Amino acid sequence: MLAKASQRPACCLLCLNGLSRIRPSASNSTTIPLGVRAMGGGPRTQPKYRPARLQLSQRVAISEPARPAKRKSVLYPGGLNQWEANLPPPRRPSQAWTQRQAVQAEGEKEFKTPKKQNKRPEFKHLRMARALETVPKGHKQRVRQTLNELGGEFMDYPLLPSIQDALAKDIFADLDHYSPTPVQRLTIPTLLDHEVSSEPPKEPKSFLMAAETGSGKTLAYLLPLIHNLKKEEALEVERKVAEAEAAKNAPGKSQYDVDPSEIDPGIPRPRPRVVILLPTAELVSQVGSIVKKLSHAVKFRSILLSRNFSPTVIKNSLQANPDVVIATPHLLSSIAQSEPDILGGCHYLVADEADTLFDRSFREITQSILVRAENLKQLILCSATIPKSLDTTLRKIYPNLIRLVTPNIHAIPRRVTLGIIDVDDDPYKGNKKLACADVLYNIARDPDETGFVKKVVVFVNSRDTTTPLTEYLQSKDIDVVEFGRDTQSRSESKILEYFTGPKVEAPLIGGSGPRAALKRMKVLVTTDIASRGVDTKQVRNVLLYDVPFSTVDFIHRAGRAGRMGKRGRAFVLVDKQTNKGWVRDIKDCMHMGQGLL
Ligand SMILES: Nc1ncnc2c1ncn2[C@@H]1O[C@H](COP(=O)(O)OP(=O)(O)OP(=O)(O)O)[C@@H](O)[C@H]1O
Repeated sequence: MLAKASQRPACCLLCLNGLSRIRPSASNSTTIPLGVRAMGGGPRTQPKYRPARLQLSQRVAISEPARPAKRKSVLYPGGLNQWEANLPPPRRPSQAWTQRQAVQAEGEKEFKTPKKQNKRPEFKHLRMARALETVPKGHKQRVRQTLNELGGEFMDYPLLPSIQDALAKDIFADLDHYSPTPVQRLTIPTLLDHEVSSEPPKEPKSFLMAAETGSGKTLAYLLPLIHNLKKEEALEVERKVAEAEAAKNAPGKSQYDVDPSEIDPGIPRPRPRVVILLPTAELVSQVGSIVKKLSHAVKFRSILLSRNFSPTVIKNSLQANPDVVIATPHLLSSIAQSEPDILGGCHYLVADEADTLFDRSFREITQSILVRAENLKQLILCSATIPKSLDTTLRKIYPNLIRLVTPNIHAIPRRVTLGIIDVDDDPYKGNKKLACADVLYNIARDPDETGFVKKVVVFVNSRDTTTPLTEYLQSKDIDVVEFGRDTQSRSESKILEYFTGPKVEAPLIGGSGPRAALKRMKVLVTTDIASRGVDTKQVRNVLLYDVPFSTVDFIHRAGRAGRMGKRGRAFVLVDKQTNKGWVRDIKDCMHMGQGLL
């Protein structure tokens, strides 16, 4: 098996090229095992057989047992799901703990634990959908202090005796005791404070009066306005009499030269002096009724201009030379186009529900009226909310605006409780109408308001919903009426008066079952039209069938209950499309007595 190295055949490229001609010397010639020689090894001094190191496993022929199949995620079958916990790294010891350790190490016996900070809700959802202007804390504190210092009775204000009479005999005839509310305490002295003169100032004084819903804003602006109107009238008569006297005593003139109309207090003056703008005909009627009550004791003429009156009635009332005009902006603006003088004598102008009158749908028409009122002395903007958009607009138009804002602005009072009903839960399973009917059943069976008809207002977002919802509730034996912008006839507009009117005694019906209870309840299904300014003083329950679009709408709708210190309840139906966090934030805010954002 052994062969001489010199006799070996060409085994590689080097041998073929003759490079391996260097032959080993005879002394070096050795024999190497054939297998090793073939591996290209050169001549070895100690030829040795090396067995191959690679060894096959004993179990080479035995197949591996099958691995268990990997669990597949239901959500991500492709394996995208994360199976690792990815826990955060262990927390560092708190600062307080480190301090305590340090102090203990120093041997100190007493150590005061730092006070834990109260964790307040962050109102994350409310902040994200912020719609209202924030009133600074400093302003609120200052106003609180001022309110504490101001007089606490209407008698403390220098109002005309006839106005004080009207308050006692006509406005608060049904109350044993009455005193001004915070907004009235804040506004009445400020608006009375201005110097009454017959000459219009160079620039009118503008005020923004803002306070929570149902806090008596209407009287807060009406009382000083009527006082100023009567004061102005008296001053003018005084001036005319003095002028007539002077003319009579002038040298070379006899008393017969004086024009009698100059000393007649009833002479035609430029009218009206006071204009009150309101966004809807219903509000015109509501404010008009208070003004009429005042005019019984304080003699002045007032007229109402709205779509509820025929053109003939409006024409006749304008010819009566009114002192006070209460109107919707569209109607007044169209009258002003044919009679430009109607606003020439206006000294006091109120834009009630200013957030509506300065929103996109009304702003142009409101401003056209303001431009025509050239001799204005006071402009009063009144609102229950200050949306961000209103604040921006007012800052631009009226940089010198005097703000009379109460500290509780934007807060729904704590005496109003909010119930959240999830329509997707059992037993409704997404049936919103059924949930609405069920809430109404429960209100009817509640032992509250015994002996009186329970008045409930249901708010929907769209007027298309009112009729189907009304029909559904009627099919469930609930006494329902609907009221919307399409409600035209006079009898239908009386509907609202039922809900703004006094308490009504319940009919005497035997039995205590649900059907008898339903007969003692009256429900109004309406849109946003009945949410602003409407004084539903005797309504204790409000149901928000649709979640309002913004906190502004929420405040106005929930504000129909719990007015003027009364208790109330608001219910809101939520479903899977609702931002439930936002509604929960509102509930927390209400619970804490904080203003909404
Ligand atoms: N000082 C008072 N004492 C008792 N009741 C009052 C007082 N002032 C006003 N009211 C009554 O409170 C009710 C609500 O008043 P008003 O409609 O003026 O509220 P508001 O602040 O204008 O509400 P909204 O913001 O909804 O328009 C009215 O019925 C009114 O007669």
